[in-house]
Amino acid sequence: MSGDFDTIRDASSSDEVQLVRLLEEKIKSLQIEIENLRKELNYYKAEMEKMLSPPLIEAVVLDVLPDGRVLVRSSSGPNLVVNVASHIDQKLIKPGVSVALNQRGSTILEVLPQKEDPIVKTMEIVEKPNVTYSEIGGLEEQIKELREVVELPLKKPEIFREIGVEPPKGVLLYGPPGTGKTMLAKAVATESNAVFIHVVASEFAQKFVGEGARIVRELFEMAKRKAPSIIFIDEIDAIGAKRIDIGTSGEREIQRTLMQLLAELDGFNPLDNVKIIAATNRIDILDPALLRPGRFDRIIEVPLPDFRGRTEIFNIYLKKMKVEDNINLELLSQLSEGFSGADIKNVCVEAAYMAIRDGRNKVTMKDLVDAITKINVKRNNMESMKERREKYS
Ligand SMILES: Nc1ncnc2c1ncn2[C@@H]1O[C@H](COP(=O)(O)OP(=O)(O)OP(=O)(O)O)[C@@H](O)[C@H]1O
Repeated sequence: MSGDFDTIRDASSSDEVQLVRLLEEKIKSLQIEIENLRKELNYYKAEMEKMLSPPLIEAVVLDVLPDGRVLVRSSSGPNLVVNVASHIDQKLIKPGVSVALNQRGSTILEVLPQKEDPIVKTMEIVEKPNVTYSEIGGLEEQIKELREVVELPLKKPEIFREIGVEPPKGVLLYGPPGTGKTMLAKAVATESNAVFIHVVASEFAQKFVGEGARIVRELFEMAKRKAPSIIFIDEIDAIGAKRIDIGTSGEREIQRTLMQLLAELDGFNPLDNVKIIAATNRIDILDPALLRPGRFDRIIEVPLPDFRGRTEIFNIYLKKMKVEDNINLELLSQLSEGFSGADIKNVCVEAAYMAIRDGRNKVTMKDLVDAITKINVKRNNMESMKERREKYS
């Protein structure tokens, strides 16, 4: 009998152990569930907070002012002068950076992950250009004219005010590729202590569909802020060609960009310290509206260098290189008829490579003559490629 009791007791104690185990497991699974519910609760709380928090305003930094405040262009429209919240690292606030403003639009609360702003991407801004007139060969007349119509009004506008004439607002440089148009514009900026803002018109017409007119507007705003400044619009024909048919949306976009450019040109004072220089290889296709008085009303040809010009350009580049004594600049100039300044520079670089390949540290006349032949072959190949493309397009 006592054996039966023992069995019962043993059985009940083993049930108890089992029960305790079961309860422990239940507690554990409930704890996990509580933890999961807590996480879920936090998630919904955070979502609620996000939904209830006021929206921030996106803006792009345009400039940091000397007093530490920041000029931004807000996505809602106007340019604003705002403060920076103290938790933000001031070093991150630079022109072109996207930021979030508080709802009142008065303070930068966040620096946003960077996306590229077309306005910043399309421009090269050189605060202190360093090309001098002495580095340009064979363009004395062009330099003289640019000094009169761009440098002098930027440096001494009072002369023009006193005498009562208005200098041209815009200057158009035209001529074949590689003849020094960009160099000239940069040199005028250097010598006028002006900021050089370089834009390539074909880029903002093609890449930023729907943004061309905005970019032109902001280009002029930036130039005014950075004044004295020179805006250099390269390949102006990309937006300024006369159009017979403006049927497609791409054509309409280009037309809008051109209209904005004309409006900006018309809207500013010739004695403001902003000047515009444009360049083209195709003056023949430009819309005459661009060349009207008060717009690009000074037209300067930048042709291929003549014999004297080529001699000067060879001299400019060879002066900086180690060359043998018997270099005949006149002969080099004769042999390179039809070459642009860029071609001549290429000849000098190619000749230097020939010497390096030969293990010499001086460039010889033979290197230069051989380099002229090589560049000539390249030029002819390019020409025939261009002709073929034109024939079959
Ligand atoms: N007259 C020149 N004197 C000295 N260097 C020159 C001259 N012309 C061109 N070069 C050289 O060729 C390079 C290209 O010239 P640049 O870009 O100024 O030509 P461009 O006329 O603006 O050409 P593109 O029409 O193709 O834009 C210059 O950086 C310079 O090294």
